Amino acid sequence: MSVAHPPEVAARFGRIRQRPVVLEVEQLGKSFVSPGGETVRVFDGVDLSIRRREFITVVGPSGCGKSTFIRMVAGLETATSGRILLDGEAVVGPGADRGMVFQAYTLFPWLSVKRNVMFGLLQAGRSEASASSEACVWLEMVGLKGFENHHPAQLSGGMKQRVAIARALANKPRILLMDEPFGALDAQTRAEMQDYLLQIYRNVDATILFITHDLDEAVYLADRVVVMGRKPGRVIETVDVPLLRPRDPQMAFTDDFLATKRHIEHLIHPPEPAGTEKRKAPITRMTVVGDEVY
Ligand SMILES: Nc1ncnc2c1ncn2[C@@H]1O[C@H](COP(=O)(O)OP(=O)(O)OP(=O)(O)O)[C@@H](O)[C@H]1O
Repeated sequence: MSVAHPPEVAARFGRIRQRPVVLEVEQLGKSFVSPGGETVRVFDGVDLSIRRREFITVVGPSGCGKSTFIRMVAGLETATSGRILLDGEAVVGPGADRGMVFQAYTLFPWLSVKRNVMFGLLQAGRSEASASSEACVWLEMVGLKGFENHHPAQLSGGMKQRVAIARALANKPRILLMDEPFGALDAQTRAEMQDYLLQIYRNVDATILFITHDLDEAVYLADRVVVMGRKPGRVIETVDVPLLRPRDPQMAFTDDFLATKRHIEHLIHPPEPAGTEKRKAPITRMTVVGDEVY
């Protein structure tokens, strides 16, 4: 977006650009073969560099390949073309160097909250005592001190996602991958979770790649917003967010916030030329003629 940043924001971006690149995506492409044997191209030629401690959000219309993209970074899908480098090493499969938080709660329901967080640490060979104390540190970080012995079924949706974040971060991943993590939460809990995440991001050495449908969320959280398009699937633009940190919910009413959101909205849904007829869903009339509401 060709908007001059305020000097403090420009200085912040200057500092970010000094940091080493953690994740490099080069000319990434993905196609699937449909059950009918037809090749379906999801996206092509995606390039992206993420620097250490950057917070990147990805938005785009449904079906543009956001989840496929993050699953490829996680090593759960292979690339059809191009490559992904993490600290210069090609990603060839899943690894503990990438933490994942999905929309669907992925906690082990039979384990306590603390045991869920300890799981990866024990897998990595940590002793019971060290994994236990580490898990307590992470649970305190996400505001769940006192809930160590609860089970996931005893927690609200927001609390479950905080356990998932603690579990992912406890393994000290190089990058945290979040696919619509707050998508299933009500609006108020979602807003609280955004602030929790920003607080955690501030205090932890974390680099974050976060997918969302929600443009307010995308702008509020990110340093840069990657806007994807479909047909063909690609990155349309990477938009710098001209807001300082720490973020505050009141920033959502500022001109910079609203202009950034409007710009992204226009990239995803370009305004139609004047005179274009609006497409309407076909509706079958089920009321009595004359019984009008407007
Ligand atoms: N395993 C698969 N086999 C075939 N097609 C797939 C597969 N996974 C995804 N696709 C197709 O790839 C396209 C992109 O899907 P994806 O879920 O990545 O999009 P998205 O942008 O995350 O969508 P949404 O915002 O609705 O979650 C879709 O057309 C989908 O049908």
